[in-house]
Amino acid sequence: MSKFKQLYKPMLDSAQWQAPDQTVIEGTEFGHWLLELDSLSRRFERHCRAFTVSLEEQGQISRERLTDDERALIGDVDCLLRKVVLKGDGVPWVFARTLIPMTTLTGQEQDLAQLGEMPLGFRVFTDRTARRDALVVANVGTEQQPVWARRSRLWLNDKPLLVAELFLQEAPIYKETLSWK
Ligand SMILES: C=C(O[C@@H]1C=C(C(=O)O)C=C[C@H]1O)C(=O)O
Repeated sequence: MSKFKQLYKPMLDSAQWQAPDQTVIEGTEFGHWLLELDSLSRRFERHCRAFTVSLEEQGQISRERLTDDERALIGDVDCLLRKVVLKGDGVPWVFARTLIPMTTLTGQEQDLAQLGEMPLGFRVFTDRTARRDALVVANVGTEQQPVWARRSRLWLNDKPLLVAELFLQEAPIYKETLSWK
Protein backbone atom coordinates (compact mmCIF):
# COMPACT_ATOMS: atom_id res chain seq x y z
CA MET A 1 0.00 0.00 0.00
CA SER A 2 1.41 3.41 -0.86
CA LYS A 3 2.22 5.85 1.89
CA PHE A 4 -0.56 8.12 0.68
CA LYS A 5 -3.28 5.53 1.05
CA GLN A 6 -1.88 4.27 4.33
CA LEU A 7 -1.67 7.73 5.90
CA TYR A 8 -4.48 9.63 4.32
CA LYS A 9 -7.30 7.17 3.78
CA PRO A 10 -7.85 6.81 7.58
CA MET A 11 -7.88 10.60 7.88
CA LEU A 12 -10.62 10.89 5.27
CA ASP A 13 -12.51 7.98 6.85
CA SER A 14 -12.42 9.74 10.23
CA ALA A 15 -13.84 13.01 8.89
CA GLN A 16 -16.86 14.35 10.77
CA TRP A 17 -18.49 16.08 7.83
CA GLN A 18 -20.25 19.36 8.47
CA ALA A 19 -22.22 21.78 6.36
CA PRO A 20 -19.91 24.73 5.57
CA ASP A 21 -22.09 27.19 7.48
CA GLN A 22 -21.53 25.20 10.67
CA THR A 23 -17.79 25.65 10.48
CA VAL A 24 -15.39 28.52 10.82
CA ILE A 25 -14.40 28.63 7.17
CA GLU A 26 -16.87 31.15 5.78
CA GLY A 27 -15.18 34.43 5.05
CA THR A 28 -11.66 33.03 5.45
CA GLU A 29 -9.17 32.96 2.62
CA PHE A 30 -8.91 29.19 2.49
CA GLY A 31 -12.69 28.92 2.66
CA HIS A 32 -12.81 29.94 -1.00
CA TRP A 33 -10.84 26.84 -1.88
CA LEU A 34 -13.04 24.51 0.10
CA LEU A 35 -16.23 26.05 -1.23
CA GLU A 36 -15.11 26.01 -4.89
CA LEU A 37 -18.02 24.75 -6.93
CA ASP A 38 -16.11 24.75 -10.20
CA SER A 39 -13.04 22.63 -10.92
CA LEU A 40 -10.45 22.45 -8.17
CA SER A 41 -7.94 21.12 -10.72
CA ARG A 42 -8.36 24.27 -12.85
CA ARG A 43 -7.84 26.43 -9.79
CA PHE A 44 -4.73 24.48 -8.76
CA GLU A 45 -3.36 24.81 -12.28
CA ARG A 46 -3.14 28.56 -11.79
CA HIS A 47 -0.90 28.10 -8.73
CA CYS A 48 1.89 26.00 -10.23
CA ARG A 49 3.76 25.39 -13.45
CA ALA A 50 2.92 21.70 -13.71
CA PHE A 51 -0.27 20.30 -12.29
CA THR A 52 -0.32 16.48 -12.32
CA VAL A 53 -2.36 13.59 -11.03
CA SER A 54 -0.85 10.34 -9.90
CA LEU A 55 -3.21 7.40 -9.93
CA GLU A 56 -2.69 5.41 -6.72
CA GLU A 57 -5.42 2.85 -7.12
CA GLN A 58 -8.50 2.08 -9.15
CA GLY A 59 -10.85 -0.85 -8.79
CA GLN A 60 -14.36 -2.00 -8.16
CA ILE A 61 -15.93 -1.80 -4.71
CA SER A 62 -19.11 -3.61 -3.81
CA ARG A 63 -22.16 -1.76 -2.55
CA GLU A 64 -21.86 -3.45 0.86
CA ARG A 65 -18.69 -1.49 1.52
CA LEU A 66 -20.34 1.92 1.10
CA THR A 67 -21.30 3.84 4.24
CA ASP A 68 -24.97 4.69 4.80
CA ASP A 69 -24.11 8.29 4.08
CA GLU A 70 -22.50 7.39 0.75
CA ARG A 71 -25.46 5.19 -0.19
CA ALA A 72 -27.85 8.03 0.52
CA LEU A 73 -25.86 10.32 -1.80
CA ILE A 74 -25.09 8.07 -4.78
CA GLY A 75 -27.39 5.05 -4.39
CA ASP A 76 -26.97 1.47 -3.22
CA VAL A 77 -24.83 0.34 -6.16
CA ASP A 78 -21.43 -1.18 -6.85
CA CYS A 79 -18.87 1.53 -7.65
CA LEU A 80 -15.55 2.18 -9.26
CA LEU A 81 -13.17 3.53 -6.61
CA ARG A 82 -10.46 5.90 -7.83
CA LYS A 83 -7.71 7.17 -5.53
CA VAL A 84 -5.29 9.83 -6.70
CA VAL A 85 -2.79 12.38 -5.44
CA LEU A 86 -2.98 15.82 -7.04
CA LYS A 87 0.40 17.51 -7.28
CA GLY A 88 1.63 21.02 -7.99
CA ASP A 89 5.17 21.01 -9.43
CA GLY A 90 5.61 17.49 -8.05
CA VAL A 91 4.52 18.41 -4.50
CA PRO A 92 1.52 16.44 -3.15
CA TRP A 93 -1.36 18.84 -2.54
CA VAL A 94 -4.48 16.71 -2.31
CA PHE A 95 -5.37 13.09 -1.75
CA ALA A 96 -8.68 12.38 -3.47
CA ARG A 97 -10.98 9.40 -3.32
CA THR A 98 -13.82 9.19 -5.82
CA LEU A 99 -16.73 6.75 -5.92
CA ILE A 100 -18.25 6.38 -9.37
CA PRO A 101 -21.39 4.22 -9.34
CA MET A 102 -21.47 1.58 -12.07
CA THR A 103 -24.80 3.08 -13.11
CA THR A 104 -22.96 6.35 -13.83
CA LEU A 105 -20.41 4.57 -16.04
CA THR A 106 -22.87 4.24 -18.90
CA GLY A 107 -23.36 6.02 -22.24
CA GLN A 108 -21.08 9.04 -22.63
CA GLU A 109 -19.78 8.61 -19.10
CA GLN A 110 -18.12 5.23 -19.74
CA ASP A 111 -14.86 7.09 -20.33
CA LEU A 112 -14.68 8.02 -16.62
CA ALA A 113 -13.22 4.56 -16.04
CA GLN A 114 -10.36 5.30 -18.44
CA LEU A 115 -9.13 8.64 -17.13
CA GLY A 116 -5.81 7.30 -15.89
CA GLU A 117 -3.71 10.29 -14.88
CA MET A 118 -5.98 12.87 -16.49
CA PRO A 119 -7.61 14.99 -13.77
CA LEU A 120 -11.24 14.08 -13.25
CA GLY A 121 -12.10 17.77 -13.03
CA PHE A 122 -10.84 18.38 -16.58
CA ARG A 123 -13.30 15.79 -17.86
CA VAL A 124 -16.23 16.69 -15.63
CA PHE A 125 -16.16 20.47 -15.89
CA THR A 126 -15.93 20.62 -19.69
CA ASP A 127 -19.40 19.09 -19.74
CA ARG A 128 -22.16 21.70 -19.63
CA THR A 129 -24.40 19.37 -17.62
CA ALA A 130 -21.83 19.26 -14.78
CA ARG A 131 -22.74 20.52 -11.35
CA ARG A 132 -21.64 20.04 -7.76
CA ASP A 133 -23.79 19.78 -4.64
CA ALA A 134 -23.95 18.22 -1.15
CA LEU A 135 -20.69 19.93 -0.22
CA VAL A 136 -19.50 19.24 3.32
CA VAL A 137 -16.20 19.98 5.02
CA ALA A 138 -14.22 18.69 7.98
CA ASN A 139 -11.11 19.60 9.90
CA VAL A 140 -9.29 16.30 10.46
CA GLY A 141 -6.35 18.07 12.12
CA THR A 142 -6.44 20.27 15.21
CA GLU A 143 -7.68 23.79 15.81
CA GLN A 144 -4.07 25.06 15.88
CA GLN A 145 -3.01 23.07 12.85
CA PRO A 146 -6.04 22.36 10.71
CA VAL A 147 -6.03 19.72 7.99
CA TRP A 148 -9.02 20.35 5.79
CA ALA A 149 -11.08 17.83 3.91
CA ARG A 150 -14.20 18.18 1.87
CA ARG A 151 -16.66 15.90 0.19
CA SER A 152 -19.03 16.77 -2.61
CA ARG A 153 -21.27 15.12 -5.13
CA LEU A 154 -20.77 15.80 -8.82
CA TRP A 155 -23.43 15.30 -11.45
CA LEU A 156 -22.84 14.53 -15.09
CA ASN A 157 -25.93 14.07 -17.26
CA ASP A 158 -27.88 13.69 -14.02
CA LYS A 159 -25.67 10.78 -12.91
CA PRO A 160 -23.79 11.15 -9.61
CA LEU A 161 -20.26 10.58 -8.38
CA LEU A 162 -18.84 11.32 -4.94
CA VAL A 163 -15.47 13.00 -4.41
CA ALA A 164 -13.67 13.28 -1.06
CA GLU A 165 -10.53 15.42 -0.94
CA LEU A 166 -7.90 15.81 1.77
CA PHE A 167 -5.85 19.01 1.51
CA LEU A 168 -2.28 18.12 2.42
CA GLN A 169 0.10 20.40 4.31
CA GLU A 170 1.77 21.88 1.21
CA ALA A 171 -1.48 22.70 -0.59
CA PRO A 172 -1.77 26.40 -1.53
CA ILE A 173 -4.93 26.75 0.53
CA TYR A 174 -2.76 27.01 3.67
CA LYS A 175 -0.45 29.69 2.28
CA GLU A 176 -1.09 33.02 3.90
CA THR A 177 -0.31 35.22 0.95
CA LEU A 178 -2.30 33.87 -1.91
CA SER A 179 -2.20 35.54 -5.27
CA TRP A 180 -5.88 35.74 -5.93
CA LYS A 181 -6.71 34.69 -9.46
C1 LIG B 1 -13.30 16.99 -9.11
C2 LIG B 1 -12.17 17.53 -9.53
O1 LIG B 1 -11.13 16.75 -9.87
C3 LIG B 1 -10.03 16.61 -9.07
C4 LIG B 1 -9.33 15.46 -9.67
C5 LIG B 1 -9.52 14.18 -9.22
C6 LIG B 1 -9.05 12.97 -9.98
O2 LIG B 1 -8.39 13.11 -11.00
O3 LIG B 1 -9.39 11.83 -9.56
C7 LIG B 1 -10.18 13.99 -8.03
C8 LIG B 1 -10.64 15.02 -7.28
C9 LIG B 1 -10.51 16.41 -7.66
O4 LIG B 1 -9.82 17.15 -6.74
C10 LIG B 1 -11.98 18.98 -9.67
O5 LIG B 1 -11.06 19.41 -10.37
O6 LIG B 1 -12.80 19.75 -9.10
